[in-house]
Amino acid sequence: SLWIGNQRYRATLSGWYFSWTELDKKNREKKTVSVPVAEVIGVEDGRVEVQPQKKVEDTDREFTLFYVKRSGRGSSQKGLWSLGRTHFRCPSRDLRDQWVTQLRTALKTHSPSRPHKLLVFINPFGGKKRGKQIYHSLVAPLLELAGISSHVVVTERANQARDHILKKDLTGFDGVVCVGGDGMFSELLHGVIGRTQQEAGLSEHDSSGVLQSCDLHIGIIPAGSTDCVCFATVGVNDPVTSALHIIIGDSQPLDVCAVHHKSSLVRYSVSLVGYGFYGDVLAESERHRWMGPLRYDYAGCMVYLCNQSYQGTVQFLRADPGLSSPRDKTRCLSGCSVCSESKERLFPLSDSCSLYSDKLSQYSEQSEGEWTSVSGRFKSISLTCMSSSCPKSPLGLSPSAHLADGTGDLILVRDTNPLAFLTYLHRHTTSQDQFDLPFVEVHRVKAVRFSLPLGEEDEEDERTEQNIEEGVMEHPDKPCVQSPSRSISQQHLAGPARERGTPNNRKKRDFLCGLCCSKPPAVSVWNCDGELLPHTEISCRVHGQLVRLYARGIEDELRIWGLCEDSRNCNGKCVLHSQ
Ligand SMILES: Nc1ncnc2c1ncn2[C@@H]1O[C@H](COP(=O)(O)OP(=O)(O)OP(=O)(O)O)[C@@H](O)[C@H]1O
Ligand SMILES: CCCCCCCCCCCCC/C=C/[C@@H](O)[C@H](CO)NC(C)=O
Ligand SMILES: [Ca+2]
Repeated sequence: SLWIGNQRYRATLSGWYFSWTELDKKNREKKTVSVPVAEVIGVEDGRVEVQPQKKVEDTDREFTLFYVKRSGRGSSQKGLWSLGRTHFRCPSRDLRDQWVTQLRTALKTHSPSRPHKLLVFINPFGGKKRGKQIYHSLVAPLLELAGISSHVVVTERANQARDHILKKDLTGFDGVVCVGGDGMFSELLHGVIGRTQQEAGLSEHDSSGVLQSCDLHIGIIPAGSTDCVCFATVGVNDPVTSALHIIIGDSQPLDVCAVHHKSSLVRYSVSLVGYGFYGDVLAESERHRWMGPLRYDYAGCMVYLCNQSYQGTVQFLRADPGLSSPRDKTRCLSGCSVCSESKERLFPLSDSCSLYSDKLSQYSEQSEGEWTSVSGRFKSISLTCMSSSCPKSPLGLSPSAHLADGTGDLILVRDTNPLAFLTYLHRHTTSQDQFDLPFVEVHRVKAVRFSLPLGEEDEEDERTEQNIEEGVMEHPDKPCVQSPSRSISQQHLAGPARERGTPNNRKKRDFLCGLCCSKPPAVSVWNCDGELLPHTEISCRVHGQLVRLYARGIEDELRIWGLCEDSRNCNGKCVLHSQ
């Protein structure tokens, strides 16, 4: 028996769960609360509070259990986790000590993948510039409670986190965590993938090469402008929820798209590689960084009004249509069977062989398949390895895309009238089928190539590079935040483009003036997870489950409101109807 206040409970710790059942005066069982041991955050002697600040009252018969608490059904914020706390009183000090010891032992046994030591990078300028405050007030106390040690680096420049991961000694760290937005996540992604390939002796520049999967986990504490990667892998943008996923050592594999230009790696993407509308929006928004997160809304309106479309040829390698489809109206949710089965397909012998040799055999044994080619004028071309859901678009650019199936969804939006395009954009924000429009097509793919029409190629690097440079034109009100677009893109400028690419030696032109007023531009620019790419002709290949996040995918089935309206059609396969 344990007591909570004056109420007696029967408590049991058996296997994977710690449960306590309320007993009435006649010993009849009433309500039971069960907490999976894997979701226990910590067990402390005495009556302990951590919020608003740590307070310990060391009473000798009490202990405090901290655990993951989910927001209840009907709550407006599905998927939100908070720290649950219950004070238990035992009949004696001896029994209290036994409970605490047993619970801590169970925790070690049932949660072997929890991190012990983390390397944390805080971008003090990301989003609303609250990164340091978010970390110190909301995250650090939870890590301390869970006994996780952390080394914190507050960044002083763009790419510091990436370079640190690439070059410094990381012995003892189980994972790296960023406090910031998608741009900070991208730094960690590039650092972790780059370092893993260096250590494996693999080149990142071979566009058909195999990459080594990364062991070092990545955690995201959302504190940026869009935080799309966090939203799409956790289901909410909330620092406490993300911190709790990190603490319990959740592990979500993630597909990564490698973008190459000729024979060099340009960037990696997990969310959006987008040309046309999304590229133009990013280029325009970069000029207005000083507006903060609002810059995307402003740029979206401006680019929409400009009504541009671009010519080109998209070639793609289809994924196996027997496995899944971007229009099957399912959602990739926590424990997704398509992703689990993909693991076996991507790493068939992973228990007995190294992951690297498994992937090698996969690539060498299977033929690539045939490339399909589509030419024409497009409003937008988007490749997304995941749904890319975010608060503005709760179901994302491709609602049925999977986080870890080794494929991406290619969405081609052909040139159309402004009203029809607005219908498409508006469907991003509702549950209406975005692909059920005559000018939109979607394909589940393994690889994509984009080329410009004959005669346009020569302009390519110069025009794109110009956009990038204009994208980082400084506004008088802008704080001294160095734009990532400048630093990263200039590093990747190849050959002659790099030589031309000094900021001061070329005329700066108003990007939107180019788009709307004078001769319409022949080429757009690629948006790669919120960074502008310095090349137009690119090739993309999806590397299945290349990295792992401290996350578990979206848990709450109610998030798919309205997506599946017909239980007979889905055969009970969608999460809504399988309940
Ligand atoms: N100390 C720093 N000074 C300037 N730039 C930095 C610093 N630390 C990180 N950065 C860069 O700032 C960029 C934007 O940061 P972050 O993603 O955290 O915020 P954000 O406002 O959400 O931006 P985005 O919209 O690009 O996601 C990142 O790409 C990162 O490279
Ligand atoms: C009539 C209403 C139109 C509203 C249109 C809303 C469209 C929202 C679509 C959001 C797509 C987000 C794709 C994700 C991109 C990220 O990878 C990237 C990095 O943060 N973000 C951006 C803005 O490029
Ligand atoms: Ca995928």
